[in-house]
Amino acid sequence: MSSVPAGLEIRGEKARPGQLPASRGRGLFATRSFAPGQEIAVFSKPLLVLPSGPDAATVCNYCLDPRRESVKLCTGCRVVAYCGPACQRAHWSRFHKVECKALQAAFASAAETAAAMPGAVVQPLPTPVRALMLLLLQWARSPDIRAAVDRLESNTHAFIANPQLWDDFKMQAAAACKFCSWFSEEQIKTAIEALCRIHTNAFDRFDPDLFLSGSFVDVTLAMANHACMPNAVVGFAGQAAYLRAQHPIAAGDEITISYIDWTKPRAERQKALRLYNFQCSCPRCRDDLDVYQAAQLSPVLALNTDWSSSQKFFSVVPSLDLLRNPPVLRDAAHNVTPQQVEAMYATTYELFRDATLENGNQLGAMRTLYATCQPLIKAKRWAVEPLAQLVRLALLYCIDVGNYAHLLVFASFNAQHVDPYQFPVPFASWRTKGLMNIAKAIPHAMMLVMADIPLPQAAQAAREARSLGGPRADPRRVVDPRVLEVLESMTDGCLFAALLTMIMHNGPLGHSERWSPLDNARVLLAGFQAEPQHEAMKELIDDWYNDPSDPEMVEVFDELILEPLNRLSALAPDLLEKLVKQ
Ligand SMILES: C[S@@+](CC[C@H](N)C(=O)[O-])C[C@H]1O[C@@H](n2cnc3c(N)ncnc32)[C@H](O)[C@@H]1O
Repeated sequence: MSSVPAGLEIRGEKARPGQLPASRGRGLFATRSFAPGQEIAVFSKPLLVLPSGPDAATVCNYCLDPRRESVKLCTGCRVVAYCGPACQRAHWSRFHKVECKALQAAFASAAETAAAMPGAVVQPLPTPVRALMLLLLQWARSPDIRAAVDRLESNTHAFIANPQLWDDFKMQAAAACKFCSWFSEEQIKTAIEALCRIHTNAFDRFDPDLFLSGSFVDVTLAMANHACMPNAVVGFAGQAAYLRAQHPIAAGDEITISYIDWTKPRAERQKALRLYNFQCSCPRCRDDLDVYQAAQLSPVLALNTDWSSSQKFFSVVPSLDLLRNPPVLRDAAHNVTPQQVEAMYATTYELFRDATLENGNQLGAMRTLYATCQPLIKAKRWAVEPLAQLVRLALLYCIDVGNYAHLLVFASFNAQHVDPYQFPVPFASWRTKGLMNIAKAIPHAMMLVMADIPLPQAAQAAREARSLGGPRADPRRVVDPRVLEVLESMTDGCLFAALLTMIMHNGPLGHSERWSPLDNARVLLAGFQAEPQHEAMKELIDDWYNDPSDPEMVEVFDELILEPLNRLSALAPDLLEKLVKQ
């Protein structure tokens, strides 16, 4: 279990149920200053860390690295998997020795239930049930753990007020108790309380590629309160969580994180926060600011051009004026009210939860979003949800159908017109991921452009061939001639190398070697640089990285990086319209 790391302290008193005026209870405070991007603390001995229920049998339960494809089930319980003996041993001594037998019993019971129903499959243990079992089984061995859990906020009174949720909790607690041999009424009551504590304090753990993958509870990190424009962010790698400053933090400042997706409209954020039993009164909620307005308040926008600090952060929107004063905010004719945005979000809400989206049903969802979001499209507020989701769906659609040239268009648009306003901090993981989408699309898109077609006729012939015969006859893969023109004219190697360089230097400090997008960037860049014909480009990008404010290098960046991205991005709205109307 973690102690309070250096540089942090917990202040305040635990809130009492029904306390008036409402109290936010304890909070996490900085005892020294932290610069944006700096790691504040690592939490490597959490109370709980586990993959989500369905992933327990397919992802290594110790390193939780989704890239490990070959995993083997524990021969004892046959419920949890490991990528190798080292992870299995480490997990055994850290967690699994207390849960293996109980999981075995849970698996046998699920198998029995499935066998009684023709065609049924064995259901994985739900994440909260396994989390609760792990907690109860650890208690039996350590009074310290029980005392630490008891100190956590439970919000029990608020959960009780929601009968449907409370019934779910009772069922989950009963299931966990059964496999932990906790049978008395008192024990079940204690288990429900513990479950409330898990729900109030657990983080949805995202894997390095930003997919949801399990739960994480640390008793110190759990003291961090929420804000919709937080000054810190939590990332995960393996068994650990990393707290990183997003804004400048001074000694004595409260450290805040966001419990929810802060890009949503206020009504949706407030709905998501109801589970935590408080009404957020942060400046963004108070004044109902959209993502563009919130970005204006961000103290880190300047990082995009300020390379004087010890760590340089790069952006594909380096113009501070564009960020501080985006043209969309000046367009009074197309003003969209927060109420309109909330109505659009509510109308399309189901789309985001629809699992079938991942199975190639993006086009239907995109058409709905396109129709619903017309006021936002007219106002060019692409970073406002749910419109931003449309851009990401277009991107996914292009991956699905293999149109990498159009993928490059949507990825560039997303990185320039969506991400920087949703995530003003240039080193935000989503921003890094967005740059990676462009970098990965480049070589695939360039394969569509023959290396030796200097003549306009040859280019024309190539275009025709692409839209007529062979595998490219699929209309979904036909490349718009305007996109081809940009691809044919750009220095793709420089763009590729510059993006990978940005990714590597914007990545989370402290655990970058464990963060797969950075790892991928490193491997791709090394491969590129190893080619003798790339020597000159390598030198140019190194020179730019070393002195990005040198006027000559600013020009290099403008011409070789920004210009092609700007030209590709400019085509996105039109391509999107064609896509949904096809
Ligand atoms: C993970 S705990 C954070 C630590 C908590 N303050 C404590 O004393 O244990 C989450 C709970 O803290 C409180 N909380 C967090 N952020 C808050 C905020 N911005 N305003 C009011 N209460 C907040 C809510 O009670 C919430 O359920």
